[in-house]
Amino acid sequence: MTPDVRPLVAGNWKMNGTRASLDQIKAIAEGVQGPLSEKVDCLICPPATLLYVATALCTDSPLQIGAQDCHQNVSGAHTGDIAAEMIADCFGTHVIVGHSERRTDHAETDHLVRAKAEAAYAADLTAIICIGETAEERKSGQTLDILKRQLAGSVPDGAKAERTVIAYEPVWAIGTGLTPTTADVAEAHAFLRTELAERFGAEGKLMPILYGGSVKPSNARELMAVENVDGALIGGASLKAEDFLAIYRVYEDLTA
Ligand SMILES: O=C[C@H](O)COP(=O)(O)O
Repeated sequence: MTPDVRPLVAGNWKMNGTRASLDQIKAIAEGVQGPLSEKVDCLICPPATLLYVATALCTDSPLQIGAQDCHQNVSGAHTGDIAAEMIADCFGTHVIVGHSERRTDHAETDHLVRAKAEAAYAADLTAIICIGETAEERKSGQTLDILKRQLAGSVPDGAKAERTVIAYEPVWAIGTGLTPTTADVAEAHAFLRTELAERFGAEGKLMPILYGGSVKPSNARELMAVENVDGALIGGASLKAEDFLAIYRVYEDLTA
């Protein structure tokens, strides 16, 4: 954890979930109620088809709802895309940009990710900006260079801590059950914190840096206890309320 940074436990449902899955959102919305929600933020990013109905389920809950991507433009002829303003219009609060699956499947560049983050800010959304190295890049010792380049390219100038979350997701750890050692996580997060502080000053010291990649109830405590890890971006384990809430609750100890 980082002093003065409020942790965020976020779930990314990716291309999973139909109306039947709304029961899980309801259960999470109920499960996060209580004193812990005064110290730790909690977010689920379902597919866009569930965004509006999901926010309606959370009106009496601290659970926030976000989207998984947005277009960089405000509106226009972009079949199949959604604008940041549309997410805000559904009462969404966050949008993930630059996830490695978007970078790979849709050839998204740092430049485009930065434009999407700017679109998020313009709609008063918080941008969760994802970065991370591939297995080859780690093996060849390039991890920190890649993180430096992606961070510099993807985070807009003038980014504010209030509206910016960084998610460090080693690509090789996503959905594989593999995780970096806590020493490797500590190294990456400390590096990112230094880079953010150098570029953004006080704001950079306050931007939450999440870890993502095979976070589960069984490893969450160890990973979330690492210095400069301010929460998690969780894929598979966010689909089941029970698992997601078990990860959220590791903060009962960590914030005690
Ligand atoms: O956005 C979430 C990450 O890609 C992590 O996914 P995972 O928890 O299934 O490994």
